[in-house]
Amino acid sequence: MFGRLAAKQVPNKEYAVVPGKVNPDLQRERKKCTFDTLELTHFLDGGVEKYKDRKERENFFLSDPELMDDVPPELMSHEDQYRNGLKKACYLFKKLKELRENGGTIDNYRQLLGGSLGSAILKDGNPLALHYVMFIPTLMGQGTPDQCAYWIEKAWDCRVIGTYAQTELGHGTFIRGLETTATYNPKTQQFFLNSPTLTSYKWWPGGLGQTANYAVVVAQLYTKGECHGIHPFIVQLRDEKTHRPMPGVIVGEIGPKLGMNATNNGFLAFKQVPIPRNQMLMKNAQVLPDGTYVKSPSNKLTYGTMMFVRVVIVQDMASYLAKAVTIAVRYSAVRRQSEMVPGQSEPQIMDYLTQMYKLFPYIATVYALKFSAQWLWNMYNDVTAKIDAGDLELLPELHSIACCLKAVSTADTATAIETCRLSCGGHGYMACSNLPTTYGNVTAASTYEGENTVMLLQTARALMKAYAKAQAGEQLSPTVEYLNRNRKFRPWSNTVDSIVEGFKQIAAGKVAACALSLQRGVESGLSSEEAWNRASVQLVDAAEAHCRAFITDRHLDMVRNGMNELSPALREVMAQLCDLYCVFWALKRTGDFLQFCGIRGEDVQNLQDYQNELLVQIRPNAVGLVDSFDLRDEIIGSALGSYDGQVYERLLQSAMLSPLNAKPVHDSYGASLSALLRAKY
Ligand SMILES: CCCCCCCCCCCCCCCCCCCCCC(=O)SCCNC(=O)CCNC(=O)[C@H](O)C(C)(C)COP(=O)(O)OP(=O)(O)OC[C@H]1O[C@@H](n2cnc3c(N)ncnc32)[C@H](O)[C@@H]1OP(=O)(O)O
Ligand SMILES: Cc1cc2nc3c(=O)[nH]c(=O)nc-3n(C[C@H](O)[C@H](O)[C@H](O)COP(=O)(O)OP(=O)(O)OC[C@H]3O[C@@H](n4cnc5c(N)ncnc54)[C@H](O)[C@@H]3O)c2cc1C
Repeated sequence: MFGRLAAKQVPNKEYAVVPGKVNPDLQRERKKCTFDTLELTHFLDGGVEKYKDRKERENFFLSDPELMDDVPPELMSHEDQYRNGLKKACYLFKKLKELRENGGTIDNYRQLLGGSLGSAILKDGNPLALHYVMFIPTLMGQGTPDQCAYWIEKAWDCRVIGTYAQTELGHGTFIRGLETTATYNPKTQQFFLNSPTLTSYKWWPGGLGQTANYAVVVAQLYTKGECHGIHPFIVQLRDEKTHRPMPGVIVGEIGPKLGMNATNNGFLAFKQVPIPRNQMLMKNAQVLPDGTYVKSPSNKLTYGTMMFVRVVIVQDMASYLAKAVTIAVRYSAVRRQSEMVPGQSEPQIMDYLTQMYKLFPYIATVYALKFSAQWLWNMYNDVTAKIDAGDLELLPELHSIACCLKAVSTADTATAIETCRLSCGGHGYMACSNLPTTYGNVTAASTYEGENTVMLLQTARALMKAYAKAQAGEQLSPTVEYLNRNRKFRPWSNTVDSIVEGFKQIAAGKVAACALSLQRGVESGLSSEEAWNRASVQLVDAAEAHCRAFITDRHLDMVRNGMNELSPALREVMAQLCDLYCVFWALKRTGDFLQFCGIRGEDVQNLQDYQNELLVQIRPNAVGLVDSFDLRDEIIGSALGSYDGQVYERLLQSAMLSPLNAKPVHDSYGASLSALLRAKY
């Protein structure tokens, strides 16, 4: 293990971080705030009781020195990152149990994952995450009552640790093309798991490398000589006592990545590994003892766990973004640079309108994502309850909206975090700003759980179907109601309502244009698949427009109808943020507004003026707004974003953690540099 570092003292004591000392610019900013930040924090938490629970939970975990790093993970080797991550992940389990036994307010390890509390404790990922986020949910969602009774308690208690092994070297997106096979033998009543090719090696599952001893493996099911497509199987990977790989199981870790380096992503292959028949998860489809296959009511139910994760990802993005924008806003209040007026003192960089433009739309985005995530979570719960009662009618709509929200929320958050990093200038590039690690965590989500382009094409597919229904005068589901051909579009009126309406008009226009392209493609002799491929750039664009219409609609609806309890001062700020989100995106899509909404050049100028006005209105509340996210310094994890704003002191302090600063002359001097300095070439 890395061990404590020698060099922790800053060179000059007066430049050390002083506990309790707050940067005067930040103090001034906090005085300017026009609303009660605690009121907003309570609103974000969902009430005072939930607020107290969260505080108690954070205190319980974050005041434990065992869970804090002596050495930042970025200074550790790859192996030590895992060792450290696993140690803390296991310790967390123990602590969680302790808390639960003492009547604590947390009963789910899942609350310790993701962008808020989880990323404070395990900055670079948790090797047990997949166990909780996918292994257990798959058991719960796809196991029979008997299977659930047998496996779930063991899994909750971590007597078995699992992962979700679906992706292979050769296929991630196209899961119908997976090559791993599970072949049933009625004589032994076993399935035999096999990896016939190199491309069939499982590749990526989190925790698979050295952590999990079980996995849900997604494989092509063969019985009675016939292939029935992909199904989930519980497979033991390692011996429960020795942790050695089971006979016929080849397993390991895939190596360092752009981020998430403690998550222990792995590879896996099988050489005819037997498992008992009752380890196929059989809630939906079944294989009877004699090998007879019983079909599922829908083969898409096998995709249920992916759907669940897509839903929680949207919420997770809002958490990561709240953190990044807190760092950038606080830093922008402390940092002074250049002269706005020659000869006058350097302004806070947040006084530059361009800086406000970089940051404030992303404060607004936190809310936009939160409100959509909440809606999606509620819909997910409704639909899964209905599916359990045998009603699958709403599944396609849930799939369609979850796919585009997953794609748009992850893509927007990654762009936002990169913008936050750039807004912090050079210091944003430092690992100790925590912006690079945060970006590494977030950008992964554009790929995992369904690559974003592919997700948008799934939504586009649903939109094309909805369009055909609309043309036939059939009833439409609520999220695509705007496609109704009898719907009267309201004319442009320079209001936020008009922008939200405009996004619907744009989406409707783009959907219609895609339908036309597809039709023309087919008429020109292309197959429907070729025509689809030819139209796919447009289709992705239409799906994004549909999602933007949904997000802005949700946001405005929340501001109008979901904030009645809030004080007028706070409601005003919430309305400003909603307006800013809408105007910001309207201006990014000016071409679309000109094309589809009948706006004119002067309307664009009005929007521009209104955006500037909103930025200036939000400016005095910017620090108050990010303070309201109420993220503890341990969660922020940044030299630039701590509550006290001692930015330069913390930068120097964190530089002193570098092992290169442990001695006045580094060992490498003797090993290579001294010879170079003396050489006469
Ligand atoms: C707010 C409160 C919140 C509270 C909670 C708070 C908790 C907070 C904690 C947060 C913690 C965060 C954790 C972070 C850690 C994460 C770690 C990383 C994990 C990463 C794990 C992974 O990365 S794990 C692998 C994922 N790997 C994929 O994601 C493969 C993509 N690939 C496909 O998913 C399929 O391949 C794809 C493309 C659909 C085509 O599937 P396919 O070929 O079978 O289908 P076709 O395209 O032919 O379509 C045929 C028809 O099926 C329909 N359909 C398709 N899917 C459907 C579906 N699901 N449901 C219904 N219908 C569906 C479609 O709409 C068509 O319908 P129709 O015919 O009517 O048009
Ligand atoms: C950090 C991380 C963690 C992961 N964890 C897990 C895990 O725990 N378990 C697991 O099973 N998997 C996991 N994965 C794998 C992940 O789910 C896949 O990487 C993802 O589904 C994308 O598949 P792929 O890598 O094969 O990309 P590909 O599908 O090969 O995509 C490559 C490119 O091809 C394009 N493309 C592919 N198909 C189409 C199409 N039909 N139309 C248009 N364009 C297309 C994509 O848009 C993309 O640009 C993880 C991945 C990452 C990065």
